[in-house]
Amino acid sequence: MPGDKPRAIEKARTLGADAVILDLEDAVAPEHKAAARENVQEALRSPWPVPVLVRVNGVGTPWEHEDREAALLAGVDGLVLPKVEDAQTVTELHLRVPLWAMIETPLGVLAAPRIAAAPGVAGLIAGANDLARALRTRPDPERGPLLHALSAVVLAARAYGRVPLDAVYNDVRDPGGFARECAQGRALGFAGKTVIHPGQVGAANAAYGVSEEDAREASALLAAWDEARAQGRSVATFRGALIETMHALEARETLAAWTPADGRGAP
Ligand SMILES: CC(C)(COP(=O)(O)OP(=O)(O)OC[C@H]1O[C@@H](n2cnc3c(N)ncnc32)[C@H](O)[C@@H]1OP(=O)(O)O)[C@@H](O)C(=O)NCCC(=O)NCCSC(=O)C[C@H](O)C(=O)O
Ligand SMILES: [Mg+2]
Repeated sequence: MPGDKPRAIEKARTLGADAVILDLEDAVAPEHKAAARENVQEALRSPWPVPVLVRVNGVGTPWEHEDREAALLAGVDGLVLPKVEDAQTVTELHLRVPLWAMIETPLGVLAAPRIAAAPGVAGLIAGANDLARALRTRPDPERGPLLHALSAVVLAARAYGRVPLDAVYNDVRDPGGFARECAQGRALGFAGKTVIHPGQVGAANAAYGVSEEDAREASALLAAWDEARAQGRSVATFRGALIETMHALEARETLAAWTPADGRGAP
């Protein structure tokens, strides 16, 4: 949320997001940058239930040094750096907190593998608004013109064990479109969605979390797999489709990530 909206910042403590990003960049007008920086420092002084990151202004802007210094001094959990276009920018910062690099320019997409490989990078965040502008794409609810770039972000992050986060969805009054985009992002391989409004948090959590149904399917697959292994087979079928070791591993990961609502074990 914008650093110059103290009410939204306070609200963010209770919304159920996995992490919070306080923005000093594009959501804050130039004349409010200094006040926003102070708000953010103030907000970081009190404890938060989730990690708090600050999106600082980018390298080469008039605010970059003060933003980074203020956030680091205040004990931020990580920095989000916008419009990252090369790995050198990241390594030269010598940060002592994890860095989340926004990939939102054509050069950023082309350099995504090197950026992801840079030490200290925790994840890559797709920035669809800046990308769409830079690529001169036309609006498309299916994000067709952006798919190549979005997949490049996922590929680079996954290749280096970083977390790929999907871009924001601008229409905060369109829950159906938001849910479809979450499902698409998950199918593309993103690990989560960046959100801009309280109304988007629940749907993002539902889309990226493990449902009771997912957990039940994973348990059933593992039962079929264990039976096949007990018979000395290393391939089996589950509901008519081939399963191998990687499917069993995936099912175990699903169960490990599942939080049963009632505290019971696997279904
Ligand atoms: C998008 C908004 C401008 C909409 O604002 P508004 O119309 O005021 O929303 P509501 O009236 O529905 O607000 C309802 C209540 O919720 C609180 N609220 C609103 N947004 C947030 C938020 N992000 N976090 C916490 N709380 C929020 C309001 O205060 C209302 O509460 P109450 O006063 O009790 O009634 C607005 O949602 C907004 O500013 N969102 C964040 C925008 C932002 O952060 N932008 C930067 C990230 S976008 C990005 O990264 C793009 C990327 O770089 C790219 O290139 O793609
Ligand atoms: Mg942007």
